[in-house]
Amino acid sequence: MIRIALLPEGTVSHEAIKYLLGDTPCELLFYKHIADVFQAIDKGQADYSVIPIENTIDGSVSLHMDWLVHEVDIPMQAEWVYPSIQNLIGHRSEFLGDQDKLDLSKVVKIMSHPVALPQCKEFIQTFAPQAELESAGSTAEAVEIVKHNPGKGWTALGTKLAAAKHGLDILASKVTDHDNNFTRFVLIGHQPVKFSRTPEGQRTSILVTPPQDFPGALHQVLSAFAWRRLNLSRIESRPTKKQLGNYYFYIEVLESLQSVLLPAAFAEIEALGCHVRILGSYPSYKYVEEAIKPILKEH
Ligand SMILES: O=C(O)C(=O)C[C@]1(C(=O)O)C=C[C@@H](O)C=C1
Repeated sequence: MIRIALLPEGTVSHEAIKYLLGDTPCELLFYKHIADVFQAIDKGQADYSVIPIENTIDGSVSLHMDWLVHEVDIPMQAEWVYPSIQNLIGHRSEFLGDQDKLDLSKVVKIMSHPVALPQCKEFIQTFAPQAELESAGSTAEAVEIVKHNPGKGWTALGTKLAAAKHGLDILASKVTDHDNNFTRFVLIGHQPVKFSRTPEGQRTSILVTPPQDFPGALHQVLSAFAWRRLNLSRIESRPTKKQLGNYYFYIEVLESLQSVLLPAAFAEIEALGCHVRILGSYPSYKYVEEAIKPILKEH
């Protein structure tokens, strides 16, 4: 049975992998910190790790992208998106006002993952502007901390799954500012893996590092894809961390490495003096709204 490392039970990552797996049997291994999720494969504890890499509202999860690039050398084997549905969670009895109505002005603190807090900015500003905001290692860790600190007016932004696991109340449901709040996940591991879901297509992720002082570098790199009519779904520049002002480009191409066109484009980019590192060529799984309903209903 495959072993998959991920953030704690009740996180969005947990819901997301359940969605991708469908009925594929596997052993889920939960880790408190994303660093441990990344390292589980190298330590021989897991075969795959679930990594959130991008959010509709907050953009790239830079910390995770940097880990993928600088700390580990494990290819991406699958990609999929899953909605991040956050809820305000706490001990309901602490927030009751007149006639036992919920009074969110009593909220002292709101804890969550640093990517989840900005997803609910408008909700917080409207209903609990007085609340202190605090980051946690995951949405589920925030819920657990709230559980262990009753009577302080603390709340967390997290999933219904986490609220149910820790026996806490949903004070307000679906509090993300936009309904189309999705997170893009990748599954990293050393072997390709197949799921019963139908892949939407194939993607290849690369890192291109241009040589120093290369005028028009990005333009020339992009033209290698453009004239071959290769579609790009993402491009981002990140510091190489070696010298101020030095960047590499993270590029996602909507094409498999097996195609004739892609290796030719990479050869052209390398001929320019750029270094090309392949991060993975993998199936991208379609988001099917109907398929998440049973997962959300479980709790
Ligand atoms: O904390 C969680 O629930 C996670 O799965 C992590 C994570 C992230 O790192 O982006 C995933 C999706 C949510 O939008 C917020 C946090």
